[in-house]
Amino acid sequence: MDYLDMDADFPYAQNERVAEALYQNGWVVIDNYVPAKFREALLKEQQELLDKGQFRHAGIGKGESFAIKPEIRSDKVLWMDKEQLTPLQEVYWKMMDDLKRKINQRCFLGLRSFESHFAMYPPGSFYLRHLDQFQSVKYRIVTVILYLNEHWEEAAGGALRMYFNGEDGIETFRDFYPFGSRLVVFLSAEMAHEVLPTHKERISITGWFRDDEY
Ligand SMILES: O=C(O)CCC(=O)C(=O)O
Ligand SMILES: [Fe+2]
Repeated sequence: MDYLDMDADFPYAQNERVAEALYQNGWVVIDNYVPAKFREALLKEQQELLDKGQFRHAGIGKGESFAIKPEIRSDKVLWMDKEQLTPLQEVYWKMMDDLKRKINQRCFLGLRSFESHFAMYPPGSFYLRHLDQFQSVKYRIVTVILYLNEHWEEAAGGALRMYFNGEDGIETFRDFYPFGSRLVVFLSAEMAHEVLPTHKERISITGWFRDDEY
């Protein structure tokens, strides 16, 4: 796997900065987080799994409150199995493990485990405004999203809209487009966000650092 030939520090070297920004602001966006070759390999793997029909309609909530509600969220997902990661997923998992350690060192959030799924938003799909931490079970502490599309034009929509509370009580928002290799990290209980309707297939990996073992 030649993406492993990249600078051995990459992207581990960035993780301390990511943790610092999360500590300061509760969120951070990093462009070019992973090398292009690694992003391409992940995209290819996801495309193959999609072609095999392994993605399912995503739901909302957990346990008894779990429901598939396409009027709220219309993406399709495939959960990674931490016991059966592919070699590529293994590399991603290791990166996230390092990030978890750096976040714990800086932010004292007591992160213990990681869960993650591939996501595909078909044209016309979206995810309405929400928080990632479930109301019933609160183990999701930090959200991490890595975008995989090769190209993204703003005209294709599909931005991640993040909402901020201004000091004057007035809410503002910022839109971030899903440019390939861009990483977004934020506090799952605090950052309200939504995925605006996309006009083309939008591909990503979403993960959550949890404060429990599963
Ligand atoms: O893909 C994104 O930009 C956000 C996805 C999201 O909000 C979620 O899966 O909870
Ligand atoms: Fe979310």
